[in-house]
Amino acid sequence: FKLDELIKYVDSHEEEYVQALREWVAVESDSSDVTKREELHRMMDMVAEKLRKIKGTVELVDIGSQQLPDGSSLALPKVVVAQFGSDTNKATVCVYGHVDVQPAKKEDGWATEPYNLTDINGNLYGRGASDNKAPVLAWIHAVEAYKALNLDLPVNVKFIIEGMEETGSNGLDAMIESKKDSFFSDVDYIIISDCGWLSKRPALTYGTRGNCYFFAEVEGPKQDLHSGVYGGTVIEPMTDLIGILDTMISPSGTILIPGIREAVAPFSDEEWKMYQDIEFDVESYRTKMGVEQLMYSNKVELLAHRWRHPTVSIHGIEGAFSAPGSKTVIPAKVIGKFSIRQVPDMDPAVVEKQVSDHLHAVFAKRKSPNKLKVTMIIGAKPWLADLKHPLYHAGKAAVKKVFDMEPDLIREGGTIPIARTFQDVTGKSIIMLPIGGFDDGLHSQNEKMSRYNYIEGTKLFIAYLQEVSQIKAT
Ligand SMILES: C[C@H](N)C(=O)N[C@@H](Cc1c[nH]cn1)C(=O)O
Ligand SMILES: [Zn+2]
Ligand SMILES: [Zn+2]
Repeated sequence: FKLDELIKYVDSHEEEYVQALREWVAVESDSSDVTKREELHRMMDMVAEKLRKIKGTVELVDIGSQQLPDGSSLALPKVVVAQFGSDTNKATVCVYGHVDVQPAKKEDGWATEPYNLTDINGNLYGRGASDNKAPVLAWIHAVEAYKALNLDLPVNVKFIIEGMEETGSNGLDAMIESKKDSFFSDVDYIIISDCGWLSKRPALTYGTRGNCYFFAEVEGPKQDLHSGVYGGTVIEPMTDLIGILDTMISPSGTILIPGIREAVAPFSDEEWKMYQDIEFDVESYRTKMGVEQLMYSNKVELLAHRWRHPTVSIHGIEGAFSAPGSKTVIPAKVIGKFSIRQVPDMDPAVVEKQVSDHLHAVFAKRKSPNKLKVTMIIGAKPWLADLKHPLYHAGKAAVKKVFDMEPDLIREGGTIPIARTFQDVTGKSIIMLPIGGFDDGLHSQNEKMSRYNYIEGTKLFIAYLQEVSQIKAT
């Protein structure tokens, strides 16, 4: 195995890799904005093209369309599936990633144009740079390096790259189900690199939280009203909405929706010990967040609430006045958007009922004439792996080879909606092998991927393919 040669190849192609990322980041592949759908289609074509260029067998799979709130339908971005090698004497890994991104506008507070990759001191700023375009490219470049040097891939490599992850991976569950006995029949392991390290130390991730995303709509008068002329005579939808949203979580972070906390898996002594052993500086985390005080100042508690406790976040209110200036309006209809990150042993179907029952009960107490409608639009399950699985031993060995250190063993507070489906439907084991930095600013202003993580991450993937090939078949 010629790791040194491969590493040299990666180092000498750094600028090409950065240019490839620049081209991908330039595509506004925002899956949540229906007006950007053409961009998303173009993005999927670019992924397919990139894989074809290195002689993969590539297919763009049509996964149908999505229903929009106004009743119309919109084509979903095709899913790119690809294959490199079909040697039955080798193991087969399937790399999953996504190339859709969260919304971003310069006026949100970005220091640079979000879709123009900008290098500042070795950090590559751009929407989707870390989540998840650079990691997907790093995987493709890892395969490309073997091929360019005429080295046999140690394992067969398949890819599944999608374009709807940020909105809950619409249409992907059905595709995986339909390909269970074809595309997945020879897959041994699934690898996902869609998260980040905890600190400057590389990490292996063994769990993700799920996410239940809700719309709570309160509808009142037939149109918006002048708050001076009509204020004080109508019961305002916004007051109702804020009143009910405020009953979900206490100021100190305790979830008040009956049944939610009771469902959470107990925190074992072994887990406590693992968290305690992780090197993590709460104070620098606090400073990085730019807050005066965190919910928890104790390391174990903080990590536990980041990874293995549920939380409620309120994201926005559609229909509310939010522009600069001071409009004196009573909005007629408002939609509160919030989500509950859930953990083992919570179940999205149960959470949906608990949330709906709770909000309707507190709304009923208000005796409001307005109408409340609660809808769960995403119900993504949490995922947890067995750290004793050989995939993780292989991960440790690869990190050792490339970084000469032991990785942190961590969980991810965010959600990879498809992870549980992969596990449940295909029955295959998954490893999450992140290369994102701890401070990449995913979903936030000034998202970035450092050159260091991008390039060393590519080397990690190269080494990991070799380590996986050493796993003895059971
Ligand atoms: C962790 C991953 N990179 C990510 O950002 N996932 C999203 C997926 C999601 C969940 N609900 C809606 N989208 C996330 O965790 O927010
Ligand atoms: Zn992601
Ligand atoms: Zn994301």
